[in-house]
Amino acid sequence: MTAAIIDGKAAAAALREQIATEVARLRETDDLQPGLAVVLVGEDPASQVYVRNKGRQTVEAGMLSHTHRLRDDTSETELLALVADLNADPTVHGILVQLPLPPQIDEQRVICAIDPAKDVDGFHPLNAGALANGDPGALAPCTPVGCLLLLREQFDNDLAGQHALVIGRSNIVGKPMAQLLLQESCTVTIAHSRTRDLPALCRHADIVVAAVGRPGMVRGDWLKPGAVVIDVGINRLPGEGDKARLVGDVAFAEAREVAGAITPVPGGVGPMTIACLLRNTVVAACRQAAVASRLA
Ligand SMILES: Nc1nc(=O)c2c([nH]1)NC[C@@H]1CN(c3ccc(C(=O)N[C@@H](CCC(=O)O)C(=O)O)cc3)C=[N+]21
Ligand SMILES: [Mg+2]
Repeated sequence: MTAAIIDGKAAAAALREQIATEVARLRETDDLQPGLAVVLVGEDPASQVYVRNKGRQTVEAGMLSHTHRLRDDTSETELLALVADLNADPTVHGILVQLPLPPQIDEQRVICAIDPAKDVDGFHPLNAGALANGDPGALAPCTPVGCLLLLREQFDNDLAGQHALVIGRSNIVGKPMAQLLLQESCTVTIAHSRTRDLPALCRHADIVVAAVGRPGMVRGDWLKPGAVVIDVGINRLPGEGDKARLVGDVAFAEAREVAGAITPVPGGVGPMTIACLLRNTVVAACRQAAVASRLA
């Protein structure tokens, strides 16, 4: 069997189209223009690309984009002061502080300083707790929501009873992914670096979400035939000349011989992450303005 390739780029473009339509309506009928502030500390080249893409797509969707680039040696106090300004700015409905942050800054402290109503990353403990409680008002992290939207499409919106294996237990992807799948009535297993016999666990899974950051770790012979594989990994390997090559956490060529469907890297989960960020921003803006959203 050769797997269907899940086209995240196309799904993201379709979602952004819906978002742009909703933004146009909000601007017209409610005089509300959702605004997203992105904060980048330092010069990491990979982060710069994401920040640029986010900024461009925000504007293309008709939203306001504020980008703040801070020096690599920015102090935690300075960053917290900027977050406080953004919390107080009524034109800013969503705040994203790009992670990782330099070592002099305590990430958790910064995340906790963001107004939970503007926390479009869904990383604030209040939003993480709301998600764990099954509260539909939770702002949920963008990467796992993007994965879930792709999965729903594969399963015609019915994931109930599927055995889902989430590989990785980060607060950013693994844990919220597991919460979302549980909400859909999947039977969820979370695996991590200390899990025993991961290949055997994987062979039982109808759905595999790989989010470990280890290039090609999930092998073709770990998969149950027909499984749906979502590859969250974005690993930069040296490619031809000085160009980096992006690879996922799944050994793609092997996996596509066994899986039923699989996301490519690039062009899978990544574009959906950004589209979901825009969506969270629109939802957050509507709540802040006490206006009904057709997206939420
Ligand atoms: N506070 C915070 N929130 C994040 O959501 C966040 C973050 N920090 N730090 C970095 C990671 C990474 N991330 C990506 C988003 C989109 C692509 C994406 O669009 N990737 C394209 C390829 C882009 C390329 O060519 O580099 C793709 O997979 O097709 C990748 C990575 C969001 N992150
Ligand atoms: Mg992990």
